[in-house]
Amino acid sequence: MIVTVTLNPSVDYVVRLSELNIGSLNRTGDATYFAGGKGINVTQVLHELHIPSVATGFVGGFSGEFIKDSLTARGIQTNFVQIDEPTRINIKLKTRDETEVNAAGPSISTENLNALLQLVNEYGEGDTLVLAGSIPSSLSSSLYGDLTEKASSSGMKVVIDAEKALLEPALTSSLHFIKPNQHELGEYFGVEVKTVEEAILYGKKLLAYDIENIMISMAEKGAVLLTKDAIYQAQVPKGIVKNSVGSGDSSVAGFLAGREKGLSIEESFRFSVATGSATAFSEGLATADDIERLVPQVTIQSLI
Ligand SMILES: Nc1ncnc2c1ncn2[C@@H]1O[C@H](COP(=O)(O)OP(=O)(O)O)[C@@H](O)[C@H]1O
Ligand SMILES: O=P(O)(O)OC[C@H]1O[C@](O)(COP(=O)(O)O)[C@@H](O)[C@@H]1O
Repeated sequence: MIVTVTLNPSVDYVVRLSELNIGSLNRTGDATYFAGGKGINVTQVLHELHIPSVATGFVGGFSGEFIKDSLTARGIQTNFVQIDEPTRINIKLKTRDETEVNAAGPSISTENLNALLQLVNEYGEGDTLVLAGSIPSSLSSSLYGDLTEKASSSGMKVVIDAEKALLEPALTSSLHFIKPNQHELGEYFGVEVKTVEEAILYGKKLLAYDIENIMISMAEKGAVLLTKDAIYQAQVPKGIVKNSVGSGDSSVAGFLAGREKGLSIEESFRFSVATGSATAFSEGLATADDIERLVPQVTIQSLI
């Protein structure tokens, strides 16, 4: 079972407007709500691909109800800890550019946290734990480190998709997969990563830790996958980007789905890139048909 943990889920409010005038009244075109948050998106895409997954984390209030309802209506397995404050709403403004305003999120009590830890403790050998997204400020920023240590000592594979401050405490344990984008990789080393060559250079430095698969996504510039034995570079398919929110999460789901389906590392990487792009080219998250259509359009080059 793939267990995704979203400590800070969100309702993503995607608003389209021709231009944003700061300090004036703006009226929107289309506006849509999506159940979001990184782990929740991973579970949604895995469900679309018929890979068993359960979404856990904290949800509360009317926005939490929206998330639970929209997942359960589609038959997606959830096991959330109910909290008192409402789940956050993240604003995604689509003008010519994509501007995101991600809220800090609700406060989480010690009781809530213990309930979540207990729930995660029910999994072990053969299961995969996905820790993805921000951690609400009322919880320790070293929480992914603690969860990773416990999970990997109980035989679980651990996947992390989070910024440097949250990933770093987990680097003392072994990790199955991480997927920083080029900006997050740069942030890790206090540099700007602009080219594939730079992504490889800094990706190799992360291989010094016990990480099996490191994928660096670079949006339209492609992606790189590094393991102890191989480096692959992918070119993304061409298409019109409709809404790239969730495309990174879809890449994570795509890689895990590839491995669950028994694909090689290289083919799982191809599937991952196709899944990320299928989401970028859709209003919501990728569909299985769109992913399959894009797989042959992803070119992979082996660099060693
Ligand atoms: N403009 C684009 N064209 C094609 N694919 C894209 C585009 N933007 C994102 N993607 C797909 O989504 C994946 C993740 O996007 P990226 O922006 O790098 O990650 P994140 O969403 O985590 O910041 C990419 O590897 C690619 O497959
Ligand atoms: O927890 P964070 O870092 O604030 O990110 C949450 C946001 O990221 C998303 O999961 C999308 O992430 P990606 O675009 O990186 O795939 C949104 O659904 C959500 O609003």
